[in-house]
Amino acid sequence: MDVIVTPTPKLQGDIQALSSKNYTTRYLLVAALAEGTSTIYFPAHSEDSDAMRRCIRDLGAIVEEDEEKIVITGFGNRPRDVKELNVGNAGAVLRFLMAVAALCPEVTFVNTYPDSLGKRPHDDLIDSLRQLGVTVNDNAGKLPITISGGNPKGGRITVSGNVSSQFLSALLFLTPLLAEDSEIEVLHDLKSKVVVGQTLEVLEQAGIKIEASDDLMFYRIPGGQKYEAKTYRVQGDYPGSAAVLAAAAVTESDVTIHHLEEKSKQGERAIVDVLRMMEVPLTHENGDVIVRGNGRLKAVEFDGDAATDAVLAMVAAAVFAEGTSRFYNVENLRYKECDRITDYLNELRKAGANVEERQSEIIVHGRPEGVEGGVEINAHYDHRVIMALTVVGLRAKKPLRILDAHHVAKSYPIYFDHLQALGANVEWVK
Ligand SMILES: O=C(O)C1=C[C@@H](OP(=O)(O)O)[C@@H](O)[C@H](O)C1
Ligand SMILES: C=C(OP(=O)(O)O)C(=O)O
Repeated sequence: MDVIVTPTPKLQGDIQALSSKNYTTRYLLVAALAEGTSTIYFPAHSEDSDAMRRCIRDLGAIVEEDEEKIVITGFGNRPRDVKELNVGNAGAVLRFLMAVAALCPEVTFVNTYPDSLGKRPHDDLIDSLRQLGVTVNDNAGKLPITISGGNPKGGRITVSGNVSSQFLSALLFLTPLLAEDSEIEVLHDLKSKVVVGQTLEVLEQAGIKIEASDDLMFYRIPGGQKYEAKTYRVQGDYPGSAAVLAAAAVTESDVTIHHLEEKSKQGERAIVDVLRMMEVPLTHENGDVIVRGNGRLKAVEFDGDAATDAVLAMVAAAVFAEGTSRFYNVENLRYKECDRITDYLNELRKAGANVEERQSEIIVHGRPEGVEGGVEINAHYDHRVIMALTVVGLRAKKPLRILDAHHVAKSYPIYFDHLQALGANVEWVK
C-alpha cells in the first residue's frame, strides 16, 4: 500500500500520543521473565510490540488482553523448548530474545525481512553470548541465527556498545537470572546510551538489582535473582510523536499531543527542545505538547545520539529552516531498518531537499521556500523514513507518493489516521 501526501498548509486539532514502543517491549519481556502474573496498562499496538507478544507466548508465557491492558503469566527462568522464533522486523525484540534464548536448548531466529533486519549486524551480542559459553550459529553475524543455551552460569563479560545499545540491554535482561554473579564491561563507545536508562528503569521496577557505573560503561549483576510480577503503565511515545510535532512545526498549525510526560527518560523528548531551539512556538505542560507553528524555523546543531529515533523527524523539519542545520554523532543510524543516512538522504534529495552526508553526520541546507515534490519515495522498509518524508510532503509544491507506506505499522500503525484527524491531506492507495 502506498500513501499520497498532498501539500497541506494548515494542521489543527489534538491527538493522544500512542503508547511507547520501547517501554512496551521491555514490560512484556520482564513480565514474561517473572513467575507470577503481571499487568501492563496501555501497551503499544504495533508490529514490533506484536512481535514481542507473539514470541513470549511461543516461549511459554500466558498472554491475555483486552482494550486497555495485557495480563501476562511469565515463565521465569524456564522458557519453553521452542524451535523457532519470528521477530518480524523488530531489532530490539530480536536482540533481547537472543539473550533469553540462552536459557533454551536450541532456538533459531528466522529471517523474514532479508532486506531490512536481515542486513543488520548482531556480532557484538553474539561475541558476548559466546563468552558466557552459549553456542551461536550465525550467518556472518546476521540472521538466521541459532542459539544453543548450554546452561550459562554468568561471570565476567564484555560487550561493544559501538553499533547498538540493544546488545547491552539484552545482557542486562539475561544476567540477573543466571546462577552466578556477572560483571559487564562496555567496550568502545556506548551509542544510544539514554535508552539503557530505560532498560535500567524497567529492571528496577521489576525488582531486579543492578549496580551501574555513573557513565553506564560497567555493571555488577548479582546472580540467582527473580523478576517480580508487577503492574505497569506505559507512557506516551516520543519517537513517533516527534514526526507529528515536526509536521506541526513546518505548517501553520495549532496541534496538541496529550500524554507526553515532561520527565520521561526517553531521549527523544528532545524533539521539544530542538523545535524550541528552531524557534517554533510551542509549550509543554502537564503532559501536553502544543505547537502553534507559523511555518518559520531556524537552523539548529544537535548531537543526534541523545535522541536516536527522533533524528529523522528533526531533519525533516530542518529541510524548511532558514540556514544550515547539522545533526552529528549519528553513525549508528546506518544500522537501522535501512541506512538512515544514505538511504534517507537519497529520498529527501528526490523530494527536492538540499542535504549532505558525512560518515556520522547529516547536514541540511534549509529551503524555507519549500521543496519541489512530485516524486515517488522508496520507504526502504523503514517506518521512520515514511513518517519523516510525510512531513516533507506536507510542505512540498507537488504531492509525494510514498511507496509501501504500510511499513509505518512497525511502530505507528495509526500515524496517517492521526495526521488525517489533524487535517493533513494523506491518502492510502493500492
Ligand atoms: O533498546 C531499544 O528499545 C532501542 C534502542 C535504540 O537502538 P540502538 O541502541 O541500536 O540505537 C533505538 O533506536 C531502538 O528503536 C529501540
Ligand atoms: C530502530 C528502531 O527499532 P529496532 O532497532 O527495534 O528495529 C526504531 O524503532 O526506529
